[in-house]
Amino acid sequence: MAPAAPSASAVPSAPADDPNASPDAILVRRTLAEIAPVSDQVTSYFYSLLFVRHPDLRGLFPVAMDAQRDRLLKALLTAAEHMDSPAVLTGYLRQLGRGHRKYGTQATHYPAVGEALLGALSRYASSSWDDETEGAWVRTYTTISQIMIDAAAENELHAPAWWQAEVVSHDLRTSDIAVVTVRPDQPYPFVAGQYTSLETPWWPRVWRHYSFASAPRPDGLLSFHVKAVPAGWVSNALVHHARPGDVLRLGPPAGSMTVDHSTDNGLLCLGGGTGIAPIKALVEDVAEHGHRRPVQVFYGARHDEDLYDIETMLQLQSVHPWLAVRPVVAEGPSQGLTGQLPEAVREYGPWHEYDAYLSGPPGMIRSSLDALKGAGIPLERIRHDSLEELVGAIG
Ligand SMILES: NC(=O)C1=CN([C@@H]2O[C@H](COP(=O)(O)OP(=O)(O)OC[C@H]3O[C@@H](n4cnc5c(N)ncnc54)[C@H](O)[C@@H]3O)[C@@H](O)[C@H]2O)C=CC1
Repeated sequence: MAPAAPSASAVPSAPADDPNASPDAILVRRTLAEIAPVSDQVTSYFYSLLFVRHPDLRGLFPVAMDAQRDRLLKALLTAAEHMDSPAVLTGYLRQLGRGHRKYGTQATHYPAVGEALLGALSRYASSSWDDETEGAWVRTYTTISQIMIDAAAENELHAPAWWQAEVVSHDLRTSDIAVVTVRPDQPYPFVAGQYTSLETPWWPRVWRHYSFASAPRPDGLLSFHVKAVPAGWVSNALVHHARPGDVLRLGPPAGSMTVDHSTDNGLLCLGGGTGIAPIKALVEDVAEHGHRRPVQVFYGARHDEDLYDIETMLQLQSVHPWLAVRPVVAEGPSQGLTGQLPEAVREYGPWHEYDAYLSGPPGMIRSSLDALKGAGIPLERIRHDSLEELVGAIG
C-alpha cells in the first residue's frame, strides 16, 4: 500500500535528541521548543506582522480568522520540524502549495510570509536566537517555500486554482444533515475516498473539507454529506441556506484514503456519522473495478434515526453479493447492532486479510485504530484522513 500523503498531524513529532538530526534541524527544533509554551502569542504576532507590513495580503484570508487563523503558521512549523525527512514532507508541502492556489497565493507572496515568520520566531525564541539559528530558518523556509511554489506552478499548467460548482440538488435527510449535489463548471478529476475544500458565497474565504460521497460519475456531478454543527458557519450555510442555483467554490482534491487496487485484500470500512460519505464512494469504486473483493462496512451512528444514509447502503448491499453492511447504533433501540463501532468490529472477523478504512469523528478514529491493531491489522494497512484534516473539516 502506498504511504498516505502526510499531514501535519500524521507526521510524528521529531525526537528532540535525534542523533541523526542535521545541524539546521537541531537549531530549528530548539526554536520550536522555546516557542511551544507561547504558541498563541507567536501566532497572533506572526499575522499582525504580516498584515501590518503587507496590507495587500489581508484580503487572502477570511474576514474573521478565529477558526483557522493558525493553519498556515502551523503547517510551516510542522514542515520545518521535519525538514530532515524530505521524502515524507515533499508530498505534504506539494499538496499545501497546490491547495494555496485557491486563496490567490502567488510566488511573490512567500518572501513576505518568511519575513513575518522570522520576525515572530526571533521575538519569541529570543534566548536561543542568534545568527546561526536565523541562517538555519532562512534555509529551511527557502526549501519549504520553493517546494510549494514549484508544486503550484506545475499544477497551474493543467488545473484551475478553483472550480465553480452550482448546487443542483439539496436533500435534507434529517433536521441537521443534508446531501448536497453540485455540478462543477469544468471537469473535476478525483479518486474515490478523497475530499475537497469548499467555500460558500455566505462566508468568503472560509473553506471546509468535505469528502466526495460518490466515486467519479459519468455525469460529472459531485455529492457531499454535510452536518450542521453548532457555530459551524459553512456547515450551517450548506444545510440551512444552500439551494439549487447557488454557486460554491471547490479547491483541488486531496487525501489518500483511496482503494489500493494492487491487492486482493478485503476492505473493512468503518464509517461514523457523515463519515459514511467516503466509505460509500469506496464501495462504488470497488464495484466499478472488475475484480471484486469482500467489503464489510460498519456504519455507526448515535441513534437509529441518525443513520440517514442506511437506505442507500442497504441498496448497494442488495446488488453486490461481496458487500455486507452492518448498522451500529450507540444508544437506544436499533435495527442493527448496539454499541460503539470498535466493539462491533471486534465481534466479527478474522480481519488479518483485510485493509481497513476509517472515516468519522476523531475520537472514533483513535479508538478504532486501537481495536484494529488489536485485531491483527498492521498500521500500514489502516487508512484514514488525518485527524488534523478532520478537525479542519468541522464548521
Ligand atoms: N462529511 C464528510 O464528508 C466527512 C465527515 N467526516 C467526519 O465525520 C464526523 C461525523 O460527525 P457526526 O456525524 O456528528 O458523528 P457522530 O458524532 O454522530 O458519531 C458517529 C459515530 O461515531 C461514534 N463515535 C463518536 N465518538 C466516538 C468515540 N470517541 N469512540 C468511538 N466511537 C465514537 C458514534 O458512536 C457514532 O457511531 C465529523 O467529525 C466529520 O468531520 C469524516 C469524513 C468525511
